[in-house]
Amino acid sequence: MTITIALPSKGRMKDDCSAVFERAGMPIVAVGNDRSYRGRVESLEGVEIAFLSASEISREIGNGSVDFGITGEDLVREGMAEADRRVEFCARLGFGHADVVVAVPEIWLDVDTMADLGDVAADFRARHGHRLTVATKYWRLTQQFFSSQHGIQLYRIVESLGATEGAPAAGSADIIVDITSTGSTLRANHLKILSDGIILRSEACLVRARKESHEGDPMVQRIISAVRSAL
Ligand SMILES: Nc1ncnc2c1ncn2[C@@H]1O[C@H](COP(=O)(O)OP(=O)(O)OP(=O)(O)O)[C@@H](O)[C@H]1O
Ligand SMILES: O=P(O)(O)OC[C@H]1O[C@H](OP(=O)(O)OP(=O)(O)O)[C@H](O)[C@@H]1O
Repeated sequence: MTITIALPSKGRMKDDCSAVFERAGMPIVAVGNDRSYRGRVESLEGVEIAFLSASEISREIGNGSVDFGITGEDLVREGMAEADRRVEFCARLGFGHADVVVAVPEIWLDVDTMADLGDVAADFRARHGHRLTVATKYWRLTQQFFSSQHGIQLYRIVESLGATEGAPAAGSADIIVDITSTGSTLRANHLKILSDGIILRSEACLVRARKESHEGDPMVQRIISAVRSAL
């Protein structure tokens, strides 16, 4: 059976991914020319590489059309319900670090925790004429964290596809949920992370789609071990 591994075709994780495979003794060569979206591992028969974007990789692992992928944990957990049942996080790779966080305007001096935010949300409409509004592209993670983990129900999500940190100043949302790595974008937009507002500490992971066909397939175990040995 051919095993397909999806790797980033572009973006911030691309070069680190090739380096991991190189160190793992599985150097990747493009099939065709440099712009090809297919590749193979020089030393392994029966392994195919598909070059996709980070978010496509999480989708393709979710629907089982690839066997393995390297992408951010945030994209996998945002992209599917019950991620741990459907995929295995085989290795954390030590790059692509980003935290998914809840951030509020710095001038909300009395709001430092999710409990404080719950209090604010409770009478937000009475005070401001609308429900507390959260700008994010992380719908699923926000709902799980606010509703299931912190019992906050009175809020509304507005989808943000870019420049999320600008939403409070622009008046399109009150607070945000977004990723941060150095924190400089949050600071530039006068936002602060709540002390217990880290939803997920994400990094690039080797992720396997849980498939029956993998059971007892030595190639599956060989790929996992090789990547782990390169860390
Ligand atoms: N500073 C950062 N900003 C954005 N993403 C980051 C950052 N640091 C690490 N990441 C991680 O990188 C991944 C996204 O990678 P990238 O931005 O390269 O994807 P992409 O190629 O833009 O994908 P797509 O085009 O499908 O959105 C996410 O898992 C994210 O957590
Ligand atoms: O904490 P920081 O180091 O400031 O990084 C966080 C910012 O970086 C990303 O945006 P980026 O400009 O990379 O573009 P993207 O949203 O298209 O990924 C992300 O969406 C944040 O806005």
